[in-house]
Amino acid sequence: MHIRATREADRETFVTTLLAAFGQVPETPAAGEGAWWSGFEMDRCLIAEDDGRAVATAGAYSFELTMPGGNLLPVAGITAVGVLPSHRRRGILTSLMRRQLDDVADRGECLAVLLASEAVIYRRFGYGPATFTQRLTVARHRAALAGPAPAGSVVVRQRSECGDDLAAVYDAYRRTQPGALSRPAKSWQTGAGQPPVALTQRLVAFHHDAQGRPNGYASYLVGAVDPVTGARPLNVDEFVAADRDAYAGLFHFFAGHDLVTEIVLKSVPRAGWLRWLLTDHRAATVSKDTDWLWVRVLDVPRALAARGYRMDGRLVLDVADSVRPEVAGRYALTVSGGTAACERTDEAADLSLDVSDLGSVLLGGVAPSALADAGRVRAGDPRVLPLADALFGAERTPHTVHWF
Ligand SMILES: CC(=O)SCCNC(=O)CCNC(=O)[C@H](O)C(C)(C)COP(=O)(O)OP(=O)(O)OC[C@H]1O[C@@H](n2cnc3c(N)ncnc32)[C@H](O)[C@@H]1OP(=O)(O)O
Repeated sequence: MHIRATREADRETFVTTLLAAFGQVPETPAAGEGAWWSGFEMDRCLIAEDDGRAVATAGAYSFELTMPGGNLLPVAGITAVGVLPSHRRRGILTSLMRRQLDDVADRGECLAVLLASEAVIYRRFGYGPATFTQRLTVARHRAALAGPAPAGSVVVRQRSECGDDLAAVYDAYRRTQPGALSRPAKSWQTGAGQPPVALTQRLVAFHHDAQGRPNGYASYLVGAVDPVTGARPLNVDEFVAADRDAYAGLFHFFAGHDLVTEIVLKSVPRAGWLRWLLTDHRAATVSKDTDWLWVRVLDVPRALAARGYRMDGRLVLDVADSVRPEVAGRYALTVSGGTAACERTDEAADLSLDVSDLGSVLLGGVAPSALADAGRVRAGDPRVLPLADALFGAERTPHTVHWF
């Protein structure tokens, strides 16, 4: 088995092999400029070959990740991981992951992030789940808004025709949302920013503030009537809003939509705003709750210093890393006057944790104390845990609406 970097000429082989790992075949010619796979960065992709034939793939996008506090950090967005069913459980993924982490570190990126097809695959490579997402279903006839009527207005557009406008709103939004990723220009060109695979035409409810400036959008389609229950959903696949007027205005618009019985929001933050918009908060039920972005720390001092902290404090972390021993060690994180510094130290550790658990707490979506309760994080003195929770908390629940 041999792993090699890919070139532009490998695009079709890469895509065909990847799809075969998922039991699929390409629907349109792989060479098409408008095809979703034209967005793969072929200089960041790897192919594993067995006897000269491609049997496995792994790729990476170049993203910016919004850290708590608002810093934008260049990260590798790991994608397109697949091993042909004929070649599984003989260590090919393991070899690809190790090689890929080397490549990411060589590029100077201190984090790799991914969306996991299964929860049991990536922790062994040092990734930890860091942002989470919920699907909420709201009974439309119970969807009256609490609080003041939102300012602004909504217009309906065809998603495929307003990619540039959506891109501008998305870009403003993602800069203030911890856990959000930048979206490559290519994805706006090929699918108006929709998830790359299986592009479906959609409508967009586009929100403007009272001054007429665009400040939010929600991409949606009305679904089919359920023949048994008679329910008819309005499915919102992407909800991006800068402030209360935008998200309340968009939600109010959906609540007034005729001929639907429920509004299904595919991806909203846990403990997010929606439930609290409603007079009847029980009208919103969680129909799915899952991890979304996983984070792998490759450089502890840079990763910890790249985020903001809402209070001052000092913690010594003992980080274990069986995949990249050079990452392991004890680090002192000092936040003083709102500025963070992190360096290696010989001091005794306040907290001991695996690098995957450091990935989980980095964006503020998982409390260190929760991992301590589960036995994943060990505290020399349990009284340090409230400080750790407060230090690692974020100004907003981290969330990643982007699919890649
Ligand atoms: C970011 C993304 O792209 S997510 C998409 C991931 N891809 C898919 O889900 C496509 C379908 N699945 C596959 O292609 C393959 O099964 C992969 C990529 C998940 C695993 O590839 P393999 O080459 O079989 O993995 P490899 O042999 O290196 O396994 C390493 C270890 O992980 C375990 N492992 C790998 N995949 C799984 C899994 N799906 N469930 C449970 N354990 C797994 C193996 O048992 C092995 O454990 P061990 O070290 O204790 O022996």
